[in-house]
Amino acid sequence: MTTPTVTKDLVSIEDISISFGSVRALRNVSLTLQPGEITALVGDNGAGKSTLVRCLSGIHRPDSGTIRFDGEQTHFSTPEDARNAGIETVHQNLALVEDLTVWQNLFLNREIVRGVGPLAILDKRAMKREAQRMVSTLAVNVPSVTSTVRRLSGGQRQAVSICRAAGFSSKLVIMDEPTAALGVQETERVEKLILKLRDDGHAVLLISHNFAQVMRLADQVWVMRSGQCVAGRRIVDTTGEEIVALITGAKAS
Ligand SMILES: Nc1ncnc2c1ncn2[C@@H]1O[C@H](COP(=O)(O)OP(=O)(O)OP(=O)(O)O)[C@@H](O)[C@H]1O
Repeated sequence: MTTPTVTKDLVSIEDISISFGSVRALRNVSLTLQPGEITALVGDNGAGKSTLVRCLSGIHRPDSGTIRFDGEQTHFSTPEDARNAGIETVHQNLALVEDLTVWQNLFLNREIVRGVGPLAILDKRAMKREAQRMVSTLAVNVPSVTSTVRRLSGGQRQAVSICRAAGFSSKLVIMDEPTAALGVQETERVEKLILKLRDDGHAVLLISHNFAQVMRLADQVWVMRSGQCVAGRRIVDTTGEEIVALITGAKAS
């Protein structure tokens, strides 16, 4: 297996395996992710991509192997553990609440409260102000932080989800097919946002079946096949054709 040249690893997954009954979903998977880089994770349906992401985001605990995050060996027991460490996941269903506003969605389960005498009350003004700052920092194209999510387009919703994942001191943002449901222009906008996250120093893990997108955005790519990580490449050293051949097994790593 060819290993991409690495600088400093934010994530180092070593030899992890996990089975569900008789299905070996991951077999001795090792890979690394770097800050300030977009890493694509590709593979056919059932290759193990989602399972790997679930191990990284605290949903599954591997049967064996280790995950080091930001220099420390980690054992995330819950998604909250992973989140507290700085790992955010933008799921395909986006997990936004339609009837809440942009700022309310950005602060869902992370509300800012202030004390008034013995009471703790929601500090709406602080949350709106901070939401505005988050949206402006990433140049997210929404009409206003007080717009309800129901009124937003698919691309704007995706942008709000990415904005939420990028805030709150996250270091790694995992995205599962972020543009699968979007048209050409909205895809372009969301891709710009992903590049901005990278330029701001986040590590981005991008699951995508869109090879053109992988070639456009990613700095490195890891290829999964049948529960194994069969190859890693710097994007400048590979082609879309080679990646397809690695995915199907037409080319050995
Ligand atoms: N909770 C589970 N219980 C049983 N089997 C599972 C479970 N999760 C995943 N698997 C199996 O593990 C293997 C890897 O699945 P996984 O969803 O990780 O693949 P994937 O690469 O994400 O596929 P896709 O691109 O279709 O989402 C598959 O054989 C799948 O059926």
